[in-house]
Amino acid sequence: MSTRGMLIVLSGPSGVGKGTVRKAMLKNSSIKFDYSVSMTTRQMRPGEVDGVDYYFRTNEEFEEEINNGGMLEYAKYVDHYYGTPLKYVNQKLDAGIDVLLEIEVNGAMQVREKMPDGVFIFLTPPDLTSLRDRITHRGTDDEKTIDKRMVQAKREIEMMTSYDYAVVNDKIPNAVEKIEGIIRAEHLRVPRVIDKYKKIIGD
Ligand SMILES: Nc1nc2c(ncn2[C@@H]2O[C@H](COP(=O)(O)OP(=O)(O)O)[C@@H](O)[C@H]2O)c(=O)[nH]1
Ligand SMILES: Nc1ncnc2c1ncn2[C@@H]1O[C@H](COP(=O)(O)OP(=O)(O)O)[C@@H](O)[C@H]1O
Repeated sequence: MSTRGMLIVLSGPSGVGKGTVRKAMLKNSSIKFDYSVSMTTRQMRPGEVDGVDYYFRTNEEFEEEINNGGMLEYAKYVDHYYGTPLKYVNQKLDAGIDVLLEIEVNGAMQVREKMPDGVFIFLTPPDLTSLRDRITHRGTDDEKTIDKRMVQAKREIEMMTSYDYAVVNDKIPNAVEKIEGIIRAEHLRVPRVIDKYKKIIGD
């Protein structure tokens, strides 16, 4: 029997670089995990693909999923629903595969309640000016949306105290190295490895 996979929750304000860091980590073969594609009601951005970046759904479809008990967590963020489909996460964890969620803070706190042995990592910007610059340069949001995301960013950074780890995304390779270090160390925590030693020490 394989041990259950580890749930890794990555949060941080919009534009801090969560997606960029996650994609850089997926390219690095030394750390293996699957990414849980979220469901959202926000509009698809140019270049995004349904089922790859998000499952893009209507409000009605999203609410139906909630009512059917299909979401591990969900939250409203800047006027839209975002949530994690439960089935995928459970299937992967049961198969012994680590799963990474890239979700905002309210959703992360719901996951903390349901899966307290998850690893909760908060990615922070070096400062708010560089955060705004990153969102602006990404070119996916108009000024009004950027303003809303900046207000939300300050609230999110306040919530950092509810996380296990804080990682500054100054340079992408630095952030990747730190997160990989956290994942490696978390795999060695005694409660995660104890089953392997039961033969020696008994139950
Ligand atoms: N609670 C929750 N938040 C999510 C989920 N998926 C994405 N988010 C968060 O929703 C926020 C907005 O996401 P998005 O519109 O893609 O903007 P971006 O993060 O700036 O690219 C970000 O903080 C995401 O991390 C989810 O499944 N659940
Ligand atoms: N360490 C970094 N330094 C400078 N720019 C970055 C860094 N990390 C990400 N970016 C850029 O910031 C923008 C937002 O990154 P993204 O991964 O979309 O953020 P998030 O997923 O957190 O919203 C992108 O244009 C990305 O290329």
